[in-house]
Amino acid sequence: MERGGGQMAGEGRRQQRPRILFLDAYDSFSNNITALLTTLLDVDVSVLPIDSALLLLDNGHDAGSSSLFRRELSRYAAVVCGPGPGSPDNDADVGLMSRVWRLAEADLLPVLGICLGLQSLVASVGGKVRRLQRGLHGMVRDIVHQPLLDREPPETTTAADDGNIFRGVRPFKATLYHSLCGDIGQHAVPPAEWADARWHPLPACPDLVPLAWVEEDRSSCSSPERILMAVKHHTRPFWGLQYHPESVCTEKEGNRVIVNWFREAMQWNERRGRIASSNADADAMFSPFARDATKPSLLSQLTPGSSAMGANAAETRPESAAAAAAGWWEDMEVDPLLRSVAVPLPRGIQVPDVVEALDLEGAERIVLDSANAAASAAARPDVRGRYSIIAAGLDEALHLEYHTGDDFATMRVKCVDGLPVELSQQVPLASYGSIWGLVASFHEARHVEATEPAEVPFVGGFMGYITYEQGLMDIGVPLEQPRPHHRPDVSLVWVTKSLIIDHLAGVVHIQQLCAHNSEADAWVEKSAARLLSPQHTQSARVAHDFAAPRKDGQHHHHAAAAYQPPVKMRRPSRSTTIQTPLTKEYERKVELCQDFIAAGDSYELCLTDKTRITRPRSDSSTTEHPAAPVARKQQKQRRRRSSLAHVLPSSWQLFKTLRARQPAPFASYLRLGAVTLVSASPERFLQYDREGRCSMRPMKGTVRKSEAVATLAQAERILHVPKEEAENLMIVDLVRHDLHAICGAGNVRVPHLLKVEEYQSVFQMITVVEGQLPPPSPDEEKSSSRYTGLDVLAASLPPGSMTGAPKKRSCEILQQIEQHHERSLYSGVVGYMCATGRGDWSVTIRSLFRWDDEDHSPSHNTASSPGVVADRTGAAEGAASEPQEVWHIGAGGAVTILSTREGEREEMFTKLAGPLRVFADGLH
Ligand SMILES: C=C(O[C@@H]1C=C(C(=O)O)C=C[C@H]1O)C(=O)O
Ligand SMILES: NC(=O)CC[C@H](N)C(=O)O
Repeated sequence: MERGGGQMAGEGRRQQRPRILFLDAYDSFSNNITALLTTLLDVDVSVLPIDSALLLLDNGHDAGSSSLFRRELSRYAAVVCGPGPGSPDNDADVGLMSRVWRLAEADLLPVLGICLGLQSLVASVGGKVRRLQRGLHGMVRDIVHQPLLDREPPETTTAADDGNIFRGVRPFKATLYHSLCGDIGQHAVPPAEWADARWHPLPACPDLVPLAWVEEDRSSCSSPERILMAVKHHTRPFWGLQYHPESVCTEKEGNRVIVNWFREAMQWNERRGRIASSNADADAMFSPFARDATKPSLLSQLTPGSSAMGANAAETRPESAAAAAAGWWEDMEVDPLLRSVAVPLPRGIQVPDVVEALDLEGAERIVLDSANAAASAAARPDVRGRYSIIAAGLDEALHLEYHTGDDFATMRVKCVDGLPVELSQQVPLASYGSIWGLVASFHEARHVEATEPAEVPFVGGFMGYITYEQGLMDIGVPLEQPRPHHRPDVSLVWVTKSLIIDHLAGVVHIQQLCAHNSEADAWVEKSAARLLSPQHTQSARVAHDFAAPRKDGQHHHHAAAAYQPPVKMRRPSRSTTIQTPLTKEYERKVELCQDFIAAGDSYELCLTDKTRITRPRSDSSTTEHPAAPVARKQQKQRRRRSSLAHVLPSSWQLFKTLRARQPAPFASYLRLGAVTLVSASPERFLQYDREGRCSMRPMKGTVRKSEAVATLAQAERILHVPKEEAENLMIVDLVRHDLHAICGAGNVRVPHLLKVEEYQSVFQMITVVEGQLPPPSPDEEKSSSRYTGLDVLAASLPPGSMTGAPKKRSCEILQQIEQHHERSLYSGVVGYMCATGRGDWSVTIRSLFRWDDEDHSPSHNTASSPGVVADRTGAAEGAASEPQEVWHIGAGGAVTILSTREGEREEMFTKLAGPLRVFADGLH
């Protein structure tokens, strides 16, 4: 595969592979199309956004033939106009596409329009683009094309058959993603004439020859809707396909249409004597406007103009970067040694027990918890996590924080050798390209060659979270300014002391990455001893019993899952205020989503809403950890003073309750900087291993467990229906696109499609999409410009399962509907990237979080707000002066054209119920 601007000349007049220009309308399937073209046609593909700077530069009157664009097009053998949100009736939605159809005769070249591309072609020749009776997104249909052609030898075909790219293609099914369709007057044809008339130009649009149709039965009409699926231009070398040839569910037979198209395109060029300049002249391959179909690696962007970057990035970084970045943190933890011991996991001990037994000091805590690993025999192995990871020594660890949009990141350390210091430095990002360039370069300089057994997923490295808003900025969706805070959107800690609990093997690995020049502080041995000491394991066990689910937990679980406002849940505590989304308002938002979908602006929107819980502050303080000895003393003192705080569970207790009630493979507890997160996420976002294998597990399609849906077989019957499968399929194709951006053509596959899995309170449909990072090219081998899992992470945020498709436009629409409320940690990711190159990130859902800076005194409460379940009268009586803390829970679901208001509302409340219930049931 060719990468990084294409192979270079120097080989004289060597013929290049043909090059296709892909006009990208910001769809979430674009990279799947460029990958399909690349693998199928043996071509190179360059990508030009429809709103390229070319548009601004070329504002001549006859825009279609203005010189820069003509010159750009002259480089390519052919053009593909891609799919995208919106409509050809809106200039900005199609941009450069509409100019292609208007090219002067002398500048013509072969073009294939796909979906929006086809619609743009139809509009350009006088056809109409109108709404379908109902949009078809992720729907798989038979593509009906002219039946006799495959039996006719080419020499007997008529002139009208010229350029029929369906010739010789057997019937096949293809995926549709559209709300709009081309109208060339097909509904004016009387049924009796339709069978023959459908293959000829219709009076309303004489320039187009229809090549394929879908006839969709509509309950509201007696006759089916005739949906144009493919066309060719009568005289010009233009073709269009309405279906998506690149979808994972489009049958392979459909590939022959693309092959046929390209053959026709090349024949057309030949007849015309047209030679694409990139084909003859290597210089012409370098367009100032178009880019490669894959993104350059983060590491390669650190060194513009230089390809040699040694293993130690700090040494070989170019002057400017080194100068800008020079700081005390540069040498920290470089070139580490790994020390590690393994001890058996004491029987009956759970992850929180281990955390408590260690008596970790400091205010911060990170626990990535495969909470369903040990417990449930009911959990099937495929949804059972194997490892839990506990970070230690966070006080002394290096923190990297970034508030999205800033041109600097902050490195800070709170403690050195047990003494509090406030070391902090702002690192300008200009020479790193972005925050991800800095993270990649930092990580690369601390790379650890993997010598440990494969059973250890993490030996040390970054752990932390990334917000949804960081993801938005990464895809070019601006946030409403000014933001009301300066919280970190990326918060990563370089963890050097950690424990890995291998639940399968029953082993705890206690490990430390030691700087070469520093003395080991015997932390590993001390921790091992502590863990094995009977005293600690005993007390841990007692602590655990305290938090264990009640015997009747199961029963209550169901009751809570069925909970929907305005039915009141068991009163949480008189001092706790819960403000859930309003039923009617949420349903109105569902309808708003569907309006956007019907207009062609989105195919699926993951709508979410927020629940706000206000209660007296429960964690001992904002800076001390509840488990730390000092903090405990403070807490006792405070309790003496306080009337209510002692009945409220701390965030750590909330976590223990949630993990017991809703054991999930990606549970986590984070107390990092000013944020606290308690999560029971069931969804993996992205995992990558040291060999560059990446795996994503988008989840879409949720059904609540109930008496009626209690078994996997029952859930499968409910989830294997067109609506749910379509919902999942859309995200699968989107995730393939995200992976293709880094892994490149031919390196992405879907080993498991639409699989139903069982969790504690819900069934979920998931798909596994895998990608392989491209191996370093020979000249990259020695340098540090290779791809890593971080490239995929940075290119794939925010998680597609939380946005809908196409991602960018959907996020813009959601911002509007969700009234620019920040989702914050919810819809972001939590996870780690090990110094050996491995990583695992989960989607932050089914979780609660709070920010210290939202603590306030009760007078600031919004007592009269709608949706308040437990009102504040109690609080006013008992705790008028208690400082309050604010928790947030996000919940939602994917809205499609087939969604019902009630269904979506119920799904949102189902997902909300679990995390919300800890405030009621977590009381001890
Ligand atoms: C939006 C949430 O979940 C997401 C939406 C899902 C769906 O629409 O079926 C399933 C899993 C998540 O990707 C949530 O939990 O709040
Ligand atoms: N996938 C697409 O290109 C969709 C085109 C257009 N926005 C529609 O919804 O019909």
